Amino acid sequence: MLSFTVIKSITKNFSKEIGRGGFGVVYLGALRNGMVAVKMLSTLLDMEDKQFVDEINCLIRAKHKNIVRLLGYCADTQGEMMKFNGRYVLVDRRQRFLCFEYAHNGSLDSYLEGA
Ligand SMILES: Nc1ncnc2c1ncn2[C@@H]1O[C@H](COP(=O)(O)OP(=O)(O)OP(=O)(O)O)[C@@H](O)[C@H]1O
Repeated sequence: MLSFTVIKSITKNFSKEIGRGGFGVVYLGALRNGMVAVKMLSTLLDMEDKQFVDEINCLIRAKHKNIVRLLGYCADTQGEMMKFNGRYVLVDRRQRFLCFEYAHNGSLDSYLEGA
């Protein structure tokens, strides 16, 4: 499990977006030995903890040359003050990330479109 601080550091504070999908935004991350793709799952998903854990268990077991490897994940909850009905309230901000090996050959979409 990776900490939110590590996720922020490897993505240089989410400075380079590389794509968007149905589940969130994907950012470029840099490790000492290469690049990674960090998927920030949308907070609008309302995903249960169990669903997230099931997803990780499934991805961890998927070991195939045609499937990008899951390298790590992060589940982080931070307290944040927000204004609600004119008063500040403390809300939990849950953030979840999946960290994958970087696929250098681009998106399959572009190959299919070109076909
Ligand atoms: N491992 C990766 N390496 C390089 N680029 C990636 C990687 N994962 C995602 N991307 C980029 O981010 C984009 C969005 O990816 P994402 O997996 O979120 O969505 P998707 O493939 O459209 O499918 P879905 O949202 O349905 O899972 C991709 O089209 C690709 O450009």
